[in-house]
Amino acid sequence: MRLENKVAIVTGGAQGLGKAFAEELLKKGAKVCICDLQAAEGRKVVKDWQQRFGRHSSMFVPCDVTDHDSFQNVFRTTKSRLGPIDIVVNNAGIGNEGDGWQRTIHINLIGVIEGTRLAVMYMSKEEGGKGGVVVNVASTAGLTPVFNTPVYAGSKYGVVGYTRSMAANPSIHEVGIRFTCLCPAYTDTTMFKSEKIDDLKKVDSNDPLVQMVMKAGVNTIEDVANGFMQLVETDNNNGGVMTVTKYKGIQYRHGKPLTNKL
Ligand SMILES: NC(=O)C1=CN([C@@H]2O[C@H](COP(=O)(O)OP(=O)(O)OC[C@H]3O[C@@H](n4cnc5c(N)ncnc54)[C@H](O)[C@@H]3O)[C@@H](O)[C@H]2O)C=CC1
Ligand SMILES: CC/C=C\C[C@H](O)/C=C/C=C\C=C\C=C\C(=O)[C@@H](O)C/C=C\CCC(=O)O
Repeated sequence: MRLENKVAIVTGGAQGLGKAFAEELLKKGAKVCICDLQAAEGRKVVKDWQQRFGRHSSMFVPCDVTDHDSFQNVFRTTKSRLGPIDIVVNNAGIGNEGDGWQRTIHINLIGVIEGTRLAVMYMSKEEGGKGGVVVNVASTAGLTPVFNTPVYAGSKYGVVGYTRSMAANPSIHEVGIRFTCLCPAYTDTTMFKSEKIDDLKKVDSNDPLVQMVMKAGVNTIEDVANGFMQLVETDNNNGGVMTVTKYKGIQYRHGKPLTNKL
């Protein structure tokens, strides 16, 4: 997919991976709407992009992906201000396992399903759209068991299964949308830092969590953004599940993607 003048929505785009994905799309000439719970941060980021990439390059819409009306408003506003939508990146996510663990499922899984359904509504050729690509951000925790975050891992296994099932639609050529899944291992963002692995390492380097993180390695944001751009720009990867790990780099899992070029 050529990205010049394409229109993208990135959820959870005020910081971390979502911000980096949006910025890579802008560098290639796409127009981007980021949405996020963090309105002040989101507006600040977009102000900077408008200075660097042009006044009409980007926009921010406040949104909670668990709130249908607020999420639908993002699609409606993006279409009216930037044009028909080509790319949807369902990236917003949290890692909470404690009280309120249900919110992890709401944001990480139901929010992704909601965003994918809205993408189909706005982008499907069957609905008068132009087709395009959906990138659902899961994690390697959606492919391998993670003992300390079972709810998070469950939500991410759900994202992988849901995305692959959407991609397996026998009428995918009529829909014209590629459904893809990005599965990074640990990545150096606020979410990962909140795990305080370095502190734990100082206390007990044999701690099973420390061991798991050391085995998986820690990606830079740039490592993951490189994988993301490959996933978006490659046309024949419907159903593709891409892992990005520090030691093995960018790889497709689950064998070959499900469908050739749409
Ligand atoms: N950092 C890591 O180690 C990894 C992260 N991931 C996934 O990547 C995605 C992005 O994570 P990071 O950038 O690391 O996290 P982050 O915490 O830096 O950024 C997440 C963003 O999502 C926003 N957000 C959270 N709940 C929201 C909601 N209900 N509605 C709208 N926006 C909401 C936050 O305000 C924040 O701006 C997540 O889905 C995460 O699970 C996957 C693998 C590894
Ligand atoms: C909870 C907040 C912290 C971080 C978020 C992040 O998404 C969590 C990741 C959790 C576990 C990551 C484990 C990573 C494991 C590896 O990278 C490799 O050992 C295995 C990689 C892929 C396994 C799937 C496969 O075999 O194809």
